[in-house]
Amino acid sequence: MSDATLAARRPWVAGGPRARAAGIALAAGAAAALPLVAGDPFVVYLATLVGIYVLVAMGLNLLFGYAGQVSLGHGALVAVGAYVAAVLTTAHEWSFWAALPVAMLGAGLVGSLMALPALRLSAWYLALITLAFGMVVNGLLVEMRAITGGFSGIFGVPRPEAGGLPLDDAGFFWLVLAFVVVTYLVLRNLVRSRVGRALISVRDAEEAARSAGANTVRLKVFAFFLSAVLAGAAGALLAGLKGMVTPDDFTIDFSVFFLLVVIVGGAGRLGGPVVGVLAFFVLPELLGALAEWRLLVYGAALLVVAVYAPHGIAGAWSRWWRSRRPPAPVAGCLPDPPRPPRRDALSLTARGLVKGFGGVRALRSADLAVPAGTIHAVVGPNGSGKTTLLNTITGYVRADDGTVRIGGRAMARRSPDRMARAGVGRTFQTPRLLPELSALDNVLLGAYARERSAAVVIAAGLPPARREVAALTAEAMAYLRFVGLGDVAGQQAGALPHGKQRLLEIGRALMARPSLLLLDEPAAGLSMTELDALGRLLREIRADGVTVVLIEHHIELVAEVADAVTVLHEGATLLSAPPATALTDDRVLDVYLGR
Ligand SMILES: Nc1ncnc2c1ncn2[C@@H]1O[C@H](COP(=O)(O)OP(=O)(O)OP(=O)(O)O)[C@@H](O)[C@H]1O
Repeated sequence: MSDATLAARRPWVAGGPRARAAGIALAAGAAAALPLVAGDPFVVYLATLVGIYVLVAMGLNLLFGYAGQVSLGHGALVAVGAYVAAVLTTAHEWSFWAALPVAMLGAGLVGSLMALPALRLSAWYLALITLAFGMVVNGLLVEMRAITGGFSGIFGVPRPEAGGLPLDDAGFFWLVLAFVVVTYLVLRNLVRSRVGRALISVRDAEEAARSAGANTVRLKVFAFFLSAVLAGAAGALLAGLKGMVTPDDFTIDFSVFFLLVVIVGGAGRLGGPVVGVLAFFVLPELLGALAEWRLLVYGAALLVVAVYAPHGIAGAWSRWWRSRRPPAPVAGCLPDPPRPPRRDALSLTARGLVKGFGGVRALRSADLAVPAGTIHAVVGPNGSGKTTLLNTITGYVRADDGTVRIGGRAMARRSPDRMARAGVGRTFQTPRLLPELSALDNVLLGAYARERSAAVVIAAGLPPARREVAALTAEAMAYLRFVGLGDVAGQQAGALPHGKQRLLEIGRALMARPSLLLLDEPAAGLSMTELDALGRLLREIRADGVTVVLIEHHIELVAEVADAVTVLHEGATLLSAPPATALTDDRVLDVYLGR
């Protein structure tokens, strides 16, 4: 389970967050004492280097571990930070402190450019593009001799000063440590917030993030930017520590090293980067002879991790730790949540929708008219275009022709996240959940577009953000109970039985407080008891002021709950009528029975 899980952070889990905070303070305190107890200055130098590498790895972990975006060019982003700082402090005689934010911003901007291919490419192509990017940057460092000093690099980079004097080894170490601790705390706040849930959703189920109103393009750019800012900070610190920069410091190996650190340490685990750097850098360094065998050690470690600990060392540790503790007692420890407020249902009208996929005409001329506050079923044989109709209405598929009006307003070419923000919720034919997160976290994702706290307020862990999360958590519990899942709030969504996963998706959709809810085959795979519960649930949702569109093969359920039925056949609307009429119509029986 990811760090963003419930048990790890809820205040009502005994010994949870307090014990962790104490652990972090203890670890930081012990690390801070290192320069005082270490006799050898090389150990302090090594520890400073570890801190700098951890910074880079923490940024890459946010990008790769949480948001699922591969980067094999992170070494180049470190290089950008290092060279910006080196040029500004030497050629332009800026102080380190003035150069540092410019280095961070410079790397951040370059990182944002790296995000552009990520908006279109799959993981493996992205890996190749970022690898090529790293090679190009390395080439530029050599070629742009007038600025970068070519092969010889730049020498005489000054250390940061405090009180007019350059920091000594211990002071530099403490500076890096402060960076690491602050970054850790900020990232911790971020990944456990709506931002973290949305990033994980980009990684595990991008459609889910969009159905909750998240702009996934912005999220990816944000992840690249923040990750690159950290790489830039690390680069500037590295230049200050070594007093020089050369292109040899930033070869492809350097980028690969960080990706391996994140994978072996535990991608998507907050502690992963620390564990990874310690395992990959310090251990071989300490075991002197092993340092020469580093590549072999890397390869072997990767193999072992891939086979025995797919979630990295930190993942294996947290799995073992959780197996020794009882599940988080969430439901019983929360106050009774308020009843979610009633909404103003929206009507839906679709006219003449046409959609082709190459030679296949999924929709030829589909019409749908759903009055506000009703349950409207869409039925039809397999391949008749029901899901395409739903995808077209919700913006996941762009119609070739036709119009959609919701609540009387035209919804031309709106993206899924904008549709979600306009009050249109949906579920998917195959549930799109965040399998590693708890059921409660999955429902909380639904509130993404409703949360008001700015990312900065969340990152700083300020009280307004915490108050908002507490209120939304209570509301999410209300929805979990509403869909009958109050007792599994703390369980991993991926471990729930199929029927419960479907109900959980409905809970997440409701959490966004939609006025129109489109459900794609919610009854598929449900037991008889679950089907009864679903029928009751749908009626209650309607009573709460939500218009429901139900794509369903389960005719008994349709007959029981629907106010009206639209029958699709070969991408066109065959008829719309009350269930008793529609389901006994000869034309409908003909298309179902293939007569
Ligand atoms: N992305 C796509 N690319 C190519 N063809 C597609 C795509 N999506 C749907 N189709 C095709 O369009 C037609 C309608 O598919 P759709 O999934 O909308 O039907 P459906 O009524 O929901 O079917 P089912 O009840 O089996 O889910 C099918 O022939 C399908 O193969």
